[in-house]
Amino acid sequence: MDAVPPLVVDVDGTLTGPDRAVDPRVFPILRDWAAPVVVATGKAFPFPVALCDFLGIELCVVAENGGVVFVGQTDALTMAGDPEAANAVADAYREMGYDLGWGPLDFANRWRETELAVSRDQPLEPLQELAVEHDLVVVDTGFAYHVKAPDVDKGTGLRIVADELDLSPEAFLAVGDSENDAPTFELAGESVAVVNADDTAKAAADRVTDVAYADGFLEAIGPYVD
Ligand SMILES: O=C(O)COP(=O)(O)O
Ligand SMILES: [Mg+2]
Repeated sequence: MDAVPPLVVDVDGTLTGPDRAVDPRVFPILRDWAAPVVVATGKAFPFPVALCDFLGIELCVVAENGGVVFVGQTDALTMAGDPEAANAVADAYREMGYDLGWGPLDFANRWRETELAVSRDQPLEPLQELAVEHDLVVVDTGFAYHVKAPDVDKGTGLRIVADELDLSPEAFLAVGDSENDAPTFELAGESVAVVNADDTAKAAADRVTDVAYADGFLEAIGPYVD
């Protein structure tokens, strides 16, 4: 078995099936991983925190595409991005008669602190125009449109985590499925896109798995488990 590297892993589309349900086969893998595990997601902070918490692993998360980073090993919490601009985009989008698309309770944005998530069934073009007006960008994860600061991403998050853990970003194995994972793929020493990944992620990765979703994750980490 190869030496186990620190792992930076995406959630939706990588640890899940297409239905966004986490595949239970990944639980023992993450729990027993013999090096630090960073859960890096576009979701708001409480989601990866809960995942780590219920798994019983150290809370080490990059949330909101790098907007919120927490390293439990050193208790470091870092916020980045432009929440005022993201809120202004949300207000303007609604004023134009559109909706964020998550219903009245909006659990996608309820705990979001640094960026905005819009359902992919809502119109993209006006959202993109508003993002440009507010010096933000739109990233499509395949699960949501994220309106975010251009200089904050999972890669800036990984740099913060690596720094806190006294590791080099190149020491990491990165696994993911979409354009929001490309920045970690560029930094990590080994990067793997699951086969359901979008073209940006596939192009940025060192290799692409044969199989999809959580099966792809299990294939990616195969060399490091018994
Ligand atoms: O929340 C999303 O849109 C995608 O989340 P992910 O980065 O875990 O795939
Ligand atoms: Mg994903």
